[in-house]
Amino acid sequence: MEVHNVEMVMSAVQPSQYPTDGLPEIALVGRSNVGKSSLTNTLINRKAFARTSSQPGKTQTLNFYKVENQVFFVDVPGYGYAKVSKSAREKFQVMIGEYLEKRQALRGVVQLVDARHAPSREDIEMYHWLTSEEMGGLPVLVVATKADKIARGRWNKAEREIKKTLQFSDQVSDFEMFSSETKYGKEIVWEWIEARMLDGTDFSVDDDTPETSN
Ligand SMILES: Nc1nc2c(ncn2[C@@H]2O[C@H](COP(=O)(O)OP(=O)(O)OP(=O)(O)O)[C@@H](O)[C@H]2O)c(=O)[nH]1
Ligand SMILES: [Mg+2]
Repeated sequence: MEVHNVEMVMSAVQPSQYPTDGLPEIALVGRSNVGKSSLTNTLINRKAFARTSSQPGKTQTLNFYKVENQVFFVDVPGYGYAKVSKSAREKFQVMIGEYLEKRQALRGVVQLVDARHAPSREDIEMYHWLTSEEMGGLPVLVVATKADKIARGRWNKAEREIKKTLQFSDQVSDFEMFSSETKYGKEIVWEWIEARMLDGTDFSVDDDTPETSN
């Protein structure tokens, strides 16, 4: 997609604050500092539209970015940030669960992992939750980012290792190497997102407040 127009529409911590435009939504999840905001900026051709930081845990709300008036990217707070208090972490979990399980407009999730390392326990838990029966077949794209930090000759090995650790299933998910630094993978990630946007399936597992449909 050629992107010309992006608005940071809103931050939400609860369903009453979600947008009501009826546009499809794609969520971005992953550990703090893995590169969610950077991936957003890469996809929308902006240097620093979504705040990036070397300081993990900066994003603490669901941030909805409206792209070309066609889709929302939803930047979800990074999990696994040790310095966030336990009660704050529990609040995040409720907020994230509420959104990922119940949001009717959600068409797919991009889960970011670090291409350099085996996925963490939290990455594995997140992947298994996203691809579990209870998510009702919600499409998941695993993106291994910061690929520029490993030599090209080691990409296949990295991919194999990540898939093995996640117990990755081709049936319920896709995989792509990515770099916000070199823009590698940008087109493929966009194609995946556009395919999800065209698919009108409602994957929510529970009723939420009625949404305006289009
Ligand atoms: N080399 C390289 N650095 C990256 C890449 N993606 C992100 N980074 C760097 O990693 C750091 C964290 O990136 P962010 O995009 O802020 O990460 P985030 O997942 O949004 O972090 P939180 O908002 O804290 O959850 C920044 O210093 C980025 O410049 C990449 O593909 N390659
Ligand atoms: Mg961020």
